[in-house]
Amino acid sequence: MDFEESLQLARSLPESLPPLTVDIDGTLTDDTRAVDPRVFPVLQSWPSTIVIATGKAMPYPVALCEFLGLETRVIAENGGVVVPGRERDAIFLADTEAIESLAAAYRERGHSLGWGSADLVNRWRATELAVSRESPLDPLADLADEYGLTVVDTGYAYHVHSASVDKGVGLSRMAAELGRETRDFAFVGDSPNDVPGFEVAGIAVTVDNAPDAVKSQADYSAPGAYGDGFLDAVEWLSERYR
Ligand SMILES: O=C(O)COP(=O)(O)O
Ligand SMILES: [Mg+2]
Repeated sequence: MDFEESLQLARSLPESLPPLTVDIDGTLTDDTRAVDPRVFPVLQSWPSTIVIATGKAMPYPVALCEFLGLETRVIAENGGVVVPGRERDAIFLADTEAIESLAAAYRERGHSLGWGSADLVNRWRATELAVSRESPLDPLADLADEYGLTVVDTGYAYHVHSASVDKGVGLSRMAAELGRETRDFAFVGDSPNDVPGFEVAGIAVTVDNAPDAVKSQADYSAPGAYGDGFLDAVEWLSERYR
């Protein structure tokens, strides 16, 4: 689908489409992690609520919403942070204490988080820690056990967060804040961190770059990978809800 065709798709979205929760990395991006511009008109024309649900820190999805002119509805840090609207307070569903202790202990054991000194990946995180997949997983997993935290490998980074949050928990809180049910939402994603979202959403769709274990949890696996897969997912949802 070229950009012109994505505009056509955006213009032909049925009004009956459900609220949409969509992941960023691997779902709205291409294989270089750049956001695929063909998804822009589709997101901007979506006839219902859009929620961006990501493992990234809050400023990234907030900026995506702002720059696209979407209402700021964001689940960040894999459910640790929920922003139900531009005028609404951010809700923090986990605290930083255990994460900070774990980060310090990981460094004390001689390991780096792997993002260089600026560490723009963690700089604005409030509830979880992201560690480069170039850094060793075993000591991270040991420390997570010790601190009672969960480690998720998204394929882009290791994310360590409270066992009490995930994208499903985030979506439950978001839905409650919006006066909706989680089953009202379609959820499109690509990675293990999306599966808890699939479990509470009404309909779950993966893109072709998703691992088989993730695809097997979805109602539909789009044939295309990355942004192509998201656009396929939108075509499929459009048929289903027309
Ligand atoms: O940054 C990651 O590791 C994953 O981010 P995503 O949840 O938007 O795919
Ligand atoms: Mg992803």
